[in-house]
Amino acid sequence: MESLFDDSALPRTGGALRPGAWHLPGWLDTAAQQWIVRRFFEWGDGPVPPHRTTVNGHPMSVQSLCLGWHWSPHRYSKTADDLDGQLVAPMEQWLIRLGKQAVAEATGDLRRAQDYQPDVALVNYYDVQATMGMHQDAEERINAPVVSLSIGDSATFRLGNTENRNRPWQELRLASGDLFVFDGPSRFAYHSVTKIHAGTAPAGLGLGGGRINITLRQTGLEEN
Ligand SMILES: O=C(O)CCC(=O)C(=O)O
Ligand SMILES: [Fe+2]
Repeated sequence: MESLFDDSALPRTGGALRPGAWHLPGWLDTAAQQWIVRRFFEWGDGPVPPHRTTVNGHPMSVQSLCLGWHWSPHRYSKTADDLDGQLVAPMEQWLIRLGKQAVAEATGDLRRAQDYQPDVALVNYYDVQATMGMHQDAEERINAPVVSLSIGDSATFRLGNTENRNRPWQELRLASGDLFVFDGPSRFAYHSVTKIHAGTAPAGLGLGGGRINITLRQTGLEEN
């Protein structure tokens, strides 16, 4: 434990937490994590730089960038209309392959993995102060899986119910390399990140501090 009464004893489960919610600790090996950190810095030089999205008049504490579609609260668009108006960078093929592999390995449902065609990557960077409030990922038009990858410092992740922001919820640690998949009856579960644990990233990732989270989603939207 990092210190007495902290939450480092939270479960690092493995497998299904409940129907449709899958946690595979250490799914990405170190080389894959380093690769993603390098891509992350390249994306940062792209057309729409990392930004704090304003939600209900308040800037989020995470910095986000998108590939494929630009996310702003309650909608996806091809241009960053709430920022610089630039065309969003394209989705990358290796992320689509990785997403399919994630769905296959988490759910064991190869048909579901084959059909999965994520067309957006929402990339969030958490500094050690950042958090994300309870929300559903509900801007997508279809209930394809959401694949979540974590890299860097570990986070306390709260997985709630599908009805509202309140209890019941369960908490777990998402550490560097972990895969989390929301699917089936958990696809629209509320969730949040309540804490980033500074200094918990493995050495040599090239990130410095903080945490990257990438969610791959299939919007169900037409390109044009
Ligand atoms: O950082 C995480 O683990 C979750 C991120 C998230 O919920 C989101 O981007 O919608
Ligand atoms: Fe989310």
